[in-house]
Amino acid sequence: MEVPNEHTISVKELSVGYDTLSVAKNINFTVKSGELCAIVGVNGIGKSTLLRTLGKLQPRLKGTIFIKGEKLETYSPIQLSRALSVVLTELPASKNLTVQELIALGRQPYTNWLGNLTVADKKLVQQSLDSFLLTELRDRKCHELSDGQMQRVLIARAMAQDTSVILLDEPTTHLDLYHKVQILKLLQNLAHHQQKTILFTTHEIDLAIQLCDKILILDGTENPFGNPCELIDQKHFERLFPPEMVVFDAKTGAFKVNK
Ligand SMILES: Nc1ncnc2c1ncn2[C@@H]1O[C@H](COP(=O)(O)OP(=O)(O)OP(=O)(O)O)[C@@H](O)[C@H]1O
Repeated sequence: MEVPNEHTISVKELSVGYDTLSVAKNINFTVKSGELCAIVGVNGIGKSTLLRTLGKLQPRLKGTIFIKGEKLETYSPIQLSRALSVVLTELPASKNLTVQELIALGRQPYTNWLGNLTVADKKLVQQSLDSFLLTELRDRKCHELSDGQMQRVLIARAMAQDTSVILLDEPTTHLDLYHKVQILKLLQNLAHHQQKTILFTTHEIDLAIQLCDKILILDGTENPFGNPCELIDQKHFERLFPPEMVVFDAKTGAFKVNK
């Protein structure tokens, strides 16, 4: 079997689900360093289940997951927390912390047991605050933030964790169009300029087509994967929803209501 390159997430013949319930199978893809990848598909198809499986938050049913060229199961918890960060939709229990304190928690895999931050740790926390436009909010309590601000804090914490791979479950839920685009552009910037490998689940297919390098379409059978143009050319988006309701316009790369 080909050993995938460093700094990638690579999946072969993966099946995900719960005990005896197989939710999605036949999943194959590789995302390289510096790429932003969306996981799309209809409600209940298994996007979050896949994301949690990639982050080792639940066991896989079958197949192999490579992170930076090593099998996921060979990572110890501390090694994994230095290689991969996960941003989930649930709000953290630590919402009473300030923005800066929550982001500093991203440095936990590297600090001593007292959690003391070095000069280098503090510099990374500052860079994360700056990159996600949070410097002015640094002393605000997290429970005082809007959904969009909180989402930026959670992603900034993942940036401070400084892992090669970042996984996010629906990072744009509850945001208006402007803030959806803002988050996705910040993620794109992080992937392209800091060579991160970023995968996120989303229902924002039109935006993913415009902003992502790769898309995995979970469709329950083939699960096509590729760059957006290839997937449009191969007519995979047309097959995503029943055409009597929603049609895909390949010229504009957007969905329209079938009136
Ligand atoms: N803890 C669980 N135990 C058993 N089944 C579960 C569990 N969590 C989710 N499922 C089931 O797994 C399937 C996939 O759910 P999942 O949340 O991964 O889908 P999704 O594509 O992320 O959906 P959505 O777009 O609605 O968020 C669903 O049928 C769901 O009911």
